Amino acid sequence: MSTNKRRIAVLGSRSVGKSSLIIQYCQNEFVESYYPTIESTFAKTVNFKNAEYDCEIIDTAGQDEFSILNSKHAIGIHGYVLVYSVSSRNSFEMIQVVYDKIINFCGVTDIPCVIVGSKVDLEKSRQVKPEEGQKLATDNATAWVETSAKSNINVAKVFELCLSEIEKRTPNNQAEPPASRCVIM
Ligand SMILES: Nc1nc2c(ncn2[C@@H]2O[C@H](COP(=O)(O)OP(=O)(O)OP(=O)(O)O)[C@@H](O)[C@H]2O)c(=O)[nH]1
Repeated sequence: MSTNKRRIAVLGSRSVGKSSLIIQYCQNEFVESYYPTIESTFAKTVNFKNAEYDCEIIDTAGQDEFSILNSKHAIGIHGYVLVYSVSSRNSFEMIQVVYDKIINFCGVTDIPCVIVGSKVDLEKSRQVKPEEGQKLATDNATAWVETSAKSNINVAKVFELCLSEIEKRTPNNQAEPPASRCVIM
């Protein structure tokens, strides 16, 4: 069985639960306290659809509308996980902003991407309906799922969907992500 390397970047507003999602996935634990991320990378080997994937998952600092996309989060990345919290309308609105920044930076019209509505255990403070998340994903031709890192709901699903979105667009196990079509002159 051959091993394929897949680099996945996780982006979204501050405090939506990006680190918690990755830590629950890679280390099977949930930490209640909040430590803002600067940047860290996690590794996990995943068996998915009869293939083995060496995943490198990049946890990024929270973005806002004024953040400039770090080129490290666009070059050499195979797939994206864009996270909002279902209890924050603001974080949901940031998804399209971040998605457009990636598309523009990479000079493409389509990227392998999963949009994730996190913290579904906070149902009482929900501000974003599932239908809205689903529609945003359909409009941008991405996958979508709601999760809870705290209650361990759909956490592995996020990364399986991401691998699946990558595979859909990767002809015959081509190992390298498509090069950016942006030329600096
Ligand atoms: N109730 C609930 N709280 C969560 C969940 N996931 C994360 N949190 C909490 O939300 C806060 C922020 O979580 P982080 O994982 O640090 O968020 P982040 O998106 O990595 O934050 P930045 O690094 O600032 O971008 C922490 O207090 C977590 O315990 C969840 O699924 N449910």
